[in-house]
Amino acid sequence: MTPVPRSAAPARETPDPIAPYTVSALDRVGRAVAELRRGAPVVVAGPGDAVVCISAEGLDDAMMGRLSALAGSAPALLVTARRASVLRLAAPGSGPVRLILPGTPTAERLNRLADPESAAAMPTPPGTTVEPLPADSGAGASVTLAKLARLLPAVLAAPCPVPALEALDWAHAHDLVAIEAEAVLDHHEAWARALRPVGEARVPLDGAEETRVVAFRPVDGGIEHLAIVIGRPDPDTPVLARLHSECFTGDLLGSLRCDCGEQLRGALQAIAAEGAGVLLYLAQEGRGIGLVNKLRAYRLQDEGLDTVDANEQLGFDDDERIYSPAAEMLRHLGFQRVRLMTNNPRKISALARHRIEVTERVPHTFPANAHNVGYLRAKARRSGHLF
Ligand SMILES: Nc1nc2c(ncn2[C@@H]2O[C@H](COP(=O)(O)OP(=O)(O)OP(=O)(O)O)[C@@H](O)[C@H]2O)c(=O)[nH]1
Ligand SMILES: [Zn+2]
Repeated sequence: MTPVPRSAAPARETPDPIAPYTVSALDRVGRAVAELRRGAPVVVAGPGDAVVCISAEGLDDAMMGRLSALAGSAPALLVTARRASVLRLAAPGSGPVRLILPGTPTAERLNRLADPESAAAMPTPPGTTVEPLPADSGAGASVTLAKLARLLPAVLAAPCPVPALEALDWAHAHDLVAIEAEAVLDHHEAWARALRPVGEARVPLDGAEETRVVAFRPVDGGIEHLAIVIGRPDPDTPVLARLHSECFTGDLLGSLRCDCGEQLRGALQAIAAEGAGVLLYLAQEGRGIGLVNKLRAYRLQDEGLDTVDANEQLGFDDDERIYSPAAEMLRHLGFQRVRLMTNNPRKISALARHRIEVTERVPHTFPANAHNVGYLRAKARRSGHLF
């Protein structure tokens, strides 16, 4: 089981037809994500520690009992420092932390600490402390794995009952999926490097008949990103481009809570009016926290939090998106320079970091409505959007 080297590109090599089937680190992260999502234990091994963990979502006493029996010790709740701060436990930054509670906490108590929808009903027990965890430790990376799984960033974890170096063998002997912390931390970037076009078709749009859609799939079979190319953009001049993050509620249902639907259709219209350009439809729903967590964030916003505080209450950063897949797709399509339709300065700096030059920012605003006016104001005030 060799971890993917940080500089490897692409992650999967041409298979040797007579070599036995090997599972790459990328594939193993995919397996670990699937296990965590179905409530199964996963082993995450760092250089000096290894934990066996389950998602804290829907935790009950039976799950907790099974984990204790498997690991041979009492598990602890691992969350992000953001979540710990919300619980009024001083923790710097936004990285992973272990909560140390007095006595023997019940599954219900832990679940309420992990899940903001119930935290208010049961305050943090006095005497609770936090221990920051290195992001690249087994324990720390297990919280990142929960984020990759688009679950709440909270796991119940116990140390593996063997030294870290033997953890992968221990997992194998117990029929558990195991993953190295390094592979979890590298996952986003390895994923972007390993994107490849897998399907393409002409899709005439109303108002933009010369349109094609190109689908890009990560090699682990993860969710596809789409490029919508209108006309024939000239790769030698900066192409009019929009990076659009998926928004099921806004794009498909026409939700008035955000501006996504108008931004999506508006961008396609603007590109069509100019004759050529590209819209990347990026599978990073809810600023990268996933649809289910976005719905949870909406509920918190209905109780008075703004869009940034709601994310943080759930334990996430205000924006969990990465743009290396977008840069990779642009390069694949032959575009190195873009005129970017956005109000979000982070998109511009992220593309520059990934060697795509943004020659111009094209403002992309639409009139507010009664339901999204607070959201748009929060984006300007808290996240630096330029309106
Ligand atoms: N977590 C969270 N995500 C939201 C909320 N409202 C909308 N979103 C998501 O925010 C993202 C908005 O994407 P974009 O419009 O591409 O990005 P942006 O940061 O607004 O930047 P520009 O539109 O380019 O200025 C989508 O993934 C939506 O699903 C919210 O209240 N909470
Ligand atoms: Zn939206």
